[in-house]
Amino acid sequence: MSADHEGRAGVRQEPREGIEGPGGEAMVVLRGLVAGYARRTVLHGLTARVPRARTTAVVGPNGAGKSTLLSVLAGVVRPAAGSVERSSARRPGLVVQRSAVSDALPMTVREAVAMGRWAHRSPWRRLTWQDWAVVDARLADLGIADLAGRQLGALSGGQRRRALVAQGLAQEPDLLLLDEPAAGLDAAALQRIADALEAAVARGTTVVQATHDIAAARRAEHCLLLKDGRLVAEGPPERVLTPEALVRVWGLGVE
Ligand SMILES: Nc1ncnc2c1ncn2[C@@H]1O[C@H](COP(=O)(O)OP(=O)(O)OP(=O)(O)O)[C@@H](O)[C@H]1O
Repeated sequence: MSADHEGRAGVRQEPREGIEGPGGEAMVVLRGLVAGYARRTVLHGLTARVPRARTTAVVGPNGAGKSTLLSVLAGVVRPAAGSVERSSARRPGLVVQRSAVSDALPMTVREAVAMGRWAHRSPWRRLTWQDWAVVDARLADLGIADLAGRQLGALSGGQRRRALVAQGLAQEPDLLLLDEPAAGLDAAALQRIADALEAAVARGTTVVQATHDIAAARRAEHCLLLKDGRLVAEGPPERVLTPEALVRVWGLGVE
């Protein structure tokens, strides 16, 4: 087990150069990661890597541990054992499926997306015009500029999801983690999100998304396949999401 500057077991947050491996430099390296909740270990000795400035899909059946892994990468859940080495000290962005906190607050969509900029300015300091330019660009990218003045809590599920993705992108993190960003979205919204994430990767962002959408996972550059909290396979999607793996992991007889 290792310790970081804050003395937190298992998470090393200082910049580390040269975490090399197949597929180039890694943004995150997991070694023997064990993590979970108070009375429940969910991830059992995960060793894996997340390549820098690429898209990594985390796939696996319900309860496989995908969300828990994202929470560990985000620093929300602490490892019980093993290590998480991040090559960036900047705070990762985490887009959860539904943000109960921001839903309950009276705020417009534009204000909610602007929360992503608080990572750059402390909340009691005013955002600059450059911050608002980023916010408006992400609203446009996600096709929700026309909703900017609406209350976040009054949006449909798909609209709200787009707003949360826009918020994560507005943060401009080195590492952006998304928990099933595509669930329940129409085809136009799916395309918007795919394009926006692709643009973020082109700008150097490392994107990790948990997904049940095998077609989306196949479009990623790297894939982590989990089952019962264990890594079944890791690598390019065409090598990980084979017909044999779909049968073995999901019990599916079709590709
Ligand atoms: N807050 C929590 N406290 C206790 N156990 C939890 C908690 N969150 C998740 N779990 C358990 O951890 C295991 C993994 O859950 P997790 O949400 O990480 O899986 P997942 O792969 O994201 O699943 P899904 O595809 O259904 O979203 C499950 O057995 C779940 O019941």
